Amino acid sequence: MNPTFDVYDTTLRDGAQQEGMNLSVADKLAIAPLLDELGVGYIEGGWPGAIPKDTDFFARAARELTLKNAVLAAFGSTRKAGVAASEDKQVRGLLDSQAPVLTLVAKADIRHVERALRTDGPENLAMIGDTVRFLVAEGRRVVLDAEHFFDGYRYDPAYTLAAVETAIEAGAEVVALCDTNGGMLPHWVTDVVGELREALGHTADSSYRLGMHAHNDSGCAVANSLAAVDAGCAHVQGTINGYGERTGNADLLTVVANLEIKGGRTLLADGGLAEASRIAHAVSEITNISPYGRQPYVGASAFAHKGGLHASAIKVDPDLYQHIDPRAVGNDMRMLISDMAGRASIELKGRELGFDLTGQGELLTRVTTRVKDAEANGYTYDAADASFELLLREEISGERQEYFSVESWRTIVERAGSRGTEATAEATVKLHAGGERHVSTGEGNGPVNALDHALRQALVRVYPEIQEFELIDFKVRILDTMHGTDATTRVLIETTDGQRSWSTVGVGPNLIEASWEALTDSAIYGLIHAGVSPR
Ligand SMILES: CC(=O)SCCNC(=O)CCNC(=O)[C@H](O)C(C)(C)COP(=O)(O)OP(=O)(O)OC[C@H]1O[C@@H](n2cnc3c(N)ncnc32)[C@H](O)[C@@H]1OP(=O)(O)O
Ligand SMILES: CC(=O)C(=O)O
Repeated sequence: MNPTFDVYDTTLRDGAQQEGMNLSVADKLAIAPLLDELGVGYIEGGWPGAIPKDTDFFARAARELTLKNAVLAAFGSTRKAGVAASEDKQVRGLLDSQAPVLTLVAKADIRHVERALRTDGPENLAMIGDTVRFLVAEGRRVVLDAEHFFDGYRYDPAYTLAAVETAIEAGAEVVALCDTNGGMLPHWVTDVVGELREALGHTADSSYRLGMHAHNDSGCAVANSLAAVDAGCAHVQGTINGYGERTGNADLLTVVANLEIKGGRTLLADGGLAEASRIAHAVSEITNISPYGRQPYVGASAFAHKGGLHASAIKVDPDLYQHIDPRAVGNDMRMLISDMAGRASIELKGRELGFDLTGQGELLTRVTTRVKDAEANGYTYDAADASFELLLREEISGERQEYFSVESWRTIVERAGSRGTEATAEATVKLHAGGERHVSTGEGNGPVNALDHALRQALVRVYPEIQEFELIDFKVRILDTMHGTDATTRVLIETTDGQRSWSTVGVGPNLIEASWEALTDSAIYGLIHAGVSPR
């Protein structure tokens, strides 16, 4: 952690203002240690006194959390107009939270003072000064979030400057300049922060820090945060995965990765940046919001290469097509196999899967051609790594590993009775494995589900490992809508053994045939990776 620069996380407060996000106290108590592990300096936990869950969070955090790197910050607002700070219920709620840092949102735009607060400029300045002074006198460290700072400054710089000066004179250690509506552009931020610093006489040695709190409505939250830091701010606020009200807040991991890797600063404690990908995904698990694959630095696709020309250069040096070494943020480079692959892509993918294909030009050409042909017929390997691995293994060894041979399968969908009763499905699979013929029947709520059950039952006596496999996702896409019900169907399924998951693809003239291919690929891939040989 850098003592002269604050990394301030507001995932649990402003992040929680995201549409659809609903964090329980337990969720917040689970996320806070991850943020601490990441090495941020501040964790803003919520608004105690206003939101009952947040009051509970601070009470439980005081008892249950031991933070190594971060301090907790409680968020609230300045006192109400016409009420003494010491008498303001909401301000007392902040003190009661026991948080060492209290962050006050204050109006900095005169239009908001007059129209939203419905008071006048001098009273709002008094609200800021009184509240900061009161809390500082109570022994708390105070951060002031100057709400609508940038819009306010562009409208009436003198008033906005007065709001910031009042907070500093009253003892705020940080004044965070908020782009509350998220509409700023980086060069506006640069200009405004520069002018403000000049007006305040602010230097790197000043007793207070200026900070940045950016929203992403113009798509510039990260860029605006970097511009603010470049212009002299030494405190940056943001959220994990860019969660937040409307289009979100500045993605703190992107901001910090840029400042550390490109800016040569060390901001997170304990080399936390190398844990960024893991922590971003762990937070997604808790928020129950699927990770965004194309998220800079930490997204699953952030270092995934599809173009064959990229792969051929990466084979020489990964830096030729990557802006950083993915390990710096705990991410990995991946090769994606598709009809855009060339031989270099196959060679690198092979290496990723543990096969050294160096110098095997003929094999690489064969696999490349097979992939391109299959993709032209509807297969998609960049979403089905496991099916690609089976194809590659088959080309390397010259044959497909025969865990079982299928004699036949069939499915029946039946609805007994009148409308409103549920249809049920039944499947029968006949196959040979372990030197015997197996016939089994499975039932399910649909034909694919029934087929999956029947296949497992047919195999389980010979391959008990299959009991651990579970189908966790199933996606169907009709590839040629011009043909209506004659169209080609592509099925992607994801299976897990509880430790890892893998994806397979099947293509066929109908849903059931495509699903059967994806299901059998999945079983074979799972058995290979369970270390089982064909019996
Ligand atoms: C930019 C941001 O993201 S700031 C954070 C936003 N987050 C939230 O609002 C989440 C938590 N909020 C809440 O639980 C509620 O909105 C509360 C408890 C804060 C307020 O609820 P209520 O007491 O019912 O008031 P209501 O929502 O009707 O109006 C807000 C009041 O706060 C006042 N207010 C708004 N900003 C400030 C401020 N910076 N300082 C002091 N008072 C303020 C308004 O003038 C209004 O006062 P009034 O009740 O005298 O008219
Ligand atoms: C304080 C805050 O969240 C904002 O101004 O956006």
